[in-house]
Amino acid sequence: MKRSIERITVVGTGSWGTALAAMLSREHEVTLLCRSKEEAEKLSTTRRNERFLPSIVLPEQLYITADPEIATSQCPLVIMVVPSVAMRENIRLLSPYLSENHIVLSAAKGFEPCTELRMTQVLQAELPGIDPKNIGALSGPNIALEVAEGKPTTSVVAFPDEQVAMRVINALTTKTFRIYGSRDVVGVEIAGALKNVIAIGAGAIDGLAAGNNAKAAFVTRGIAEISRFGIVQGANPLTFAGLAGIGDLIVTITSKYSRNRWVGQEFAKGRKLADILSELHPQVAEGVETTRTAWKMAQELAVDMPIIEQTYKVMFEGKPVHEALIDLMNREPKFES
Ligand SMILES: NC(=O)C1=CN([C@@H]2O[C@H](COP(=O)(O)OP(=O)(O)OC[C@H]3O[C@@H](n4cnc5c(N)ncnc54)[C@H](O)[C@@H]3O)[C@@H](O)[C@H]2O)C=CC1
Ligand SMILES: O=C(CO)COP(=O)(O)O
Repeated sequence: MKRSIERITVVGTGSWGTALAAMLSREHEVTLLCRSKEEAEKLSTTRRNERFLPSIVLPEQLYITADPEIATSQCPLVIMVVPSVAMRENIRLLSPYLSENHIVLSAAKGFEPCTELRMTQVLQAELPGIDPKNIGALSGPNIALEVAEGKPTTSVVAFPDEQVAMRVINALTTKTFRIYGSRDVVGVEIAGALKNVIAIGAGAIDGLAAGNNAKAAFVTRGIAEISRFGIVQGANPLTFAGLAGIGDLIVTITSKYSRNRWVGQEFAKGRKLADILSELHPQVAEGVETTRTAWKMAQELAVDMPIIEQTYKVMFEGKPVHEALIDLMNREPKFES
């Protein structure tokens, strides 16, 4: 029987890393790893992350450092909470300090743009000394601010090995954070990445005031596309009906805090991508890059993904949102499945 995990390291000080570290540290021993000494000093002294989560006080017991060796030496569980595009550079910085006993969990929702790899695949490639059964993903309906405020939240932890998943579930569970296990790493990661694209489209539907019928249809057909995309890559179809799939879609298409949904709303006003992203900066909307990657992968895998295609055309080819909606409505009649 493996020992329980007594310390957790959270890597990344955007809104999700800060929220997870703050919430977990109320019941567990947690270290938050910052990118620079200056940032670590600022967060330690002010006990706030003014840039990404200004309303939350960081608990006194949360240990904050910029030293990767200190952050990982006594912490068997490392949670990587950085944008997907930065996952590889971040794990490269940490890899000299990680041993075969470490468990590494990705909390990012996206693909690596140039390689089309999922985050656990990036981690495996950069951590050859760690058994792949100790590399997993966390995903679910998890708006950072609500998590940090201690509002009731559920999530999914996926590892190839059930025992590892159970150890991580026990390490991360709190009174307000209930976690379910999964062995479907592929499905959980694909669900988390692709739901952001659907949320952008749903935001555009909100922006057009096209109605709730349209939004319900978009989301339901969106999950059908995500399922097709996942199944050809070996995912369990049931994962897409669970918290990491439909659960995360529901929160992302309804929350006023979702950055992806906001991006879609702004497209409906006729704004350009560069303009929208510069207003969002320094925050990220992962769905933008995921749209590009998913549309490329859909063609390579020969998966029918009309919603992803139209979202791509709006985002990267300047197609007006209302025209994309008309084209979706006027496709050939077909059976639902
Ligand atoms: N914010 C949320 O509610 C949730 C976010 N996620 C996922 O978590 C990942 C991180 O997103 P957020 O924390 O929301 O980002 P964010 O949009 O709050 O912040 C992104 C910024 O974090 C900064 N950053 C801080 N530490 C960094 C590091 N070590 N490496 C690179 N950049 C660093 C960069 O300036 C970057 O622009 C994304 O994949 C996102 O989809 C997942 C669940 C919930
Ligand atoms: O992943 C999220 C909720 O589960 C956060 O969504 P946004 O990145 O759109 O804010």
